[in-house]
Amino acid sequence: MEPEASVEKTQAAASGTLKTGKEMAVRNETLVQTASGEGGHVEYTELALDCLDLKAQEELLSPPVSGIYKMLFDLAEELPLCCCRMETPYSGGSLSTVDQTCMAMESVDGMLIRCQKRVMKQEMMRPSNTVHLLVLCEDHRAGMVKHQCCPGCGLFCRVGTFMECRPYGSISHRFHRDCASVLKDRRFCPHCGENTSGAKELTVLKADPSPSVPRSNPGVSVLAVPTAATLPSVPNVPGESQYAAGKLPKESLESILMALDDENLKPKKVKYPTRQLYISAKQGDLQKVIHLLVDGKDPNFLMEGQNKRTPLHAAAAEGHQEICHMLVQAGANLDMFDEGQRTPLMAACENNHLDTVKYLLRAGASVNHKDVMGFTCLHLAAKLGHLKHIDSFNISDVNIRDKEENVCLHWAALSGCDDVAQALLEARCNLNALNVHGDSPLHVAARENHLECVMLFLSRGADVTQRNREGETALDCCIYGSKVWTALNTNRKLTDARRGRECHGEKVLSRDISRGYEAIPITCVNGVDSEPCPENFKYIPDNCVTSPLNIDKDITHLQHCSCTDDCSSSTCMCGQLSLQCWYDSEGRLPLDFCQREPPVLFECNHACSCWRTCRNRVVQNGLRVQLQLFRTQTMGWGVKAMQDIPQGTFVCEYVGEIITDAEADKRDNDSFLFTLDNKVGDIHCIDARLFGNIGRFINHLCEPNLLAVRVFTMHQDLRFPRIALFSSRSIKAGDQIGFDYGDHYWRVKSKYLTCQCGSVKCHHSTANIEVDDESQDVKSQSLFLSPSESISSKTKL
Ligand SMILES: C[S@@+](CC[C@H](N)C(=O)[O-])C[C@H]1O[C@@H](n2cnc3c(N)ncnc32)[C@H](O)[C@@H]1O
Repeated sequence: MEPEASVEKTQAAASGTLKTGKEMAVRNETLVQTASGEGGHVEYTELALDCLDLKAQEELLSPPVSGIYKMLFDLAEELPLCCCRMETPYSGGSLSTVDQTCMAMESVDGMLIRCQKRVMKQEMMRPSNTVHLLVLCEDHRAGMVKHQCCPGCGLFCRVGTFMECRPYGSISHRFHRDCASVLKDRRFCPHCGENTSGAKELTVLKADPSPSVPRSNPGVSVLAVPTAATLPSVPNVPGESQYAAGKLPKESLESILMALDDENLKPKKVKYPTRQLYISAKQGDLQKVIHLLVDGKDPNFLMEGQNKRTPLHAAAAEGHQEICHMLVQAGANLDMFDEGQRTPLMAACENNHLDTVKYLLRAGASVNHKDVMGFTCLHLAAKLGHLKHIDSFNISDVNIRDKEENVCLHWAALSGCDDVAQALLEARCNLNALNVHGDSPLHVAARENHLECVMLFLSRGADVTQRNREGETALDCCIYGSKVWTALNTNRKLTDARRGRECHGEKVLSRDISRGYEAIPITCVNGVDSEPCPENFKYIPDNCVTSPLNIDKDITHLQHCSCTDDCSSSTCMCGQLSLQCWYDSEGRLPLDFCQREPPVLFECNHACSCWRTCRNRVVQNGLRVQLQLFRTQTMGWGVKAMQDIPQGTFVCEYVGEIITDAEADKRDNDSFLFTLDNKVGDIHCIDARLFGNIGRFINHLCEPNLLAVRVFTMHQDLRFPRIALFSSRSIKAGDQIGFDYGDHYWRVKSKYLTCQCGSVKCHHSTANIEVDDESQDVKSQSLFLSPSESISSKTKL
């Protein structure tokens, strides 16, 4: 009849009760069917009594065999018994979508509920011939095999009140009281024919969460029959079961053992390929997995066509923790990589199988492996919003980076899981971590319009002014006018106000370091240390000389324009001579101005016929933007904008003492030298060390916002251009201004200095310095090449 019944024969025989005889009859039916190969014709073969154990022999032989025993025997012969373990092939062609759902019905509190889970196998089952055949999901197939379906009505007995007959100890048969088989006024279990007097009424309040139990499939090839001793043992975790979150069902193991032990159920010997282990692990067929493992199949087999995943990957991905356990016990490597370098733990994590995740962790799976993308389990859980997984990881390195330098918080921000993000922050994940794009988690959350995450990050002090590689703040990344925008904008304003208040903590050291020489005063503040306002130089608004240089200032040598219309057209063409005006009506360079190789600018001069107010005069008009000299944390003094500055605006000039190259060679301090590499004669430099303007305080930035351009105004001696600094992109009030001192400068200086610009794109910090042979040569040749180098190489005359 069924494996457990056959296993139970010894007990039955020993007890010498009715079922012993019945079991014998059924067993012989099976044997005869198998031998003849004919399913329809049923023969019964009597077994010799001496095949029973002694107690059974005694009981059956001892008088009176007639009387009550005989009567029971007769009754039992007529009783219909269950066919819970039989399968009938589905004959209706391929299943329709509706038919692909489980047809099992549960009766819960008087209501009928259909299962509707997806079916895996098309074979049909039923508990008796009096009810309809059903296509069942794996769970209900298992329930059917375990006699949980009532043969009288065909409803499953898992919830509510029903009878349970346990004739053989651990095996129970369930049926409804009214569905018991009745024969000659006696009531019997419709599964086994046992008298119902031994059955108990049982009430189950909640659905039985019995896990998927593999069916006992008489068609399975059993190549070796393991015994209990050969089955993997369940290791104990101190104080807790190995399956703390989802217990390995003892009952299912028992039934597997019974099936495996049953000689008569051993099917034809079929040699399965090793890949069957992967397939069975994926399908959750525990019994077959055990068979295959016992048969010697390699648990670390790599499945071709499936990313070279192992059976453990497959079981973990489907959340079959019992199978995971069997595989691990059979020697499966917990940390095996598939082709994408993913481990079984990652597979379980990605598919949200918390119990399996917990099992694998307890079994010793490593939580810190990275896949090809640099993802760890933590990244996956954060990305998918699996908070409980994150708890279970007992987070070790919460700031671990993936290939794009994302920390888990970036992924939580992307998925918008604020609870995950909060857990990560509690575990000290870095809120201000920047990925390769310079994006902070706040940038990501803002871009994805995840308000809860944005609010969380802001409440934890995320820097709303942080710019990414595109120069965008989180505010620039979000949808204008959205709630996220409002939150960020409000925060930005509050931050500005707070910084304004904090500025009061700064000491104003000078209200104008130019002593009134500039049209706009330049304040000097220090909020960092006790350094006083720099006084070791003389502030001058224009270049000066300390020894004669014979600059050609002959007015007749000047190119000039002859127009009298204030040069209002963008290109001023006058008579034979022309001066191209690059400035727009706002006096700015156009957005398409070539920043790689900036052209030399010739402004109108006193030889032109135009008015002093003409448009082609910007640099000669001097400082027009509000700047401040301030003490930086790491670069000494620096200069910041005190107003927003649009791109292309003239910001200030690099002013100093014009000296010869030879003179520059003699000077000790090369920190303020700017080479006028003009290719038209002797090289000269601007040294702002002793005489200079605000330009001498401008630091190097690897993400510069200034561009140096050579400009001629009141003379056109090509050896002595003025160095004008224009904004190369828009600058916000409060931003430090800076230009690129150039690779050559850093090759020379890297021995003494590392860049402190603090940019994510910094090329010259300790980690990014590449000292090559060429730079060593350069160092030995020159020690005073300074900011000039980058400018001169970009602006060759
Ligand atoms: C033209 S000065 C700039 C003003 C200077 N910070 C000061 O305090 O006077 C150039 C000097 O500033 C420092 N400096 C400029 N930019 C820097 C950077 N990005 N990193 C480190 N130091 C820098 C170096 O000492 C360099 O020699």
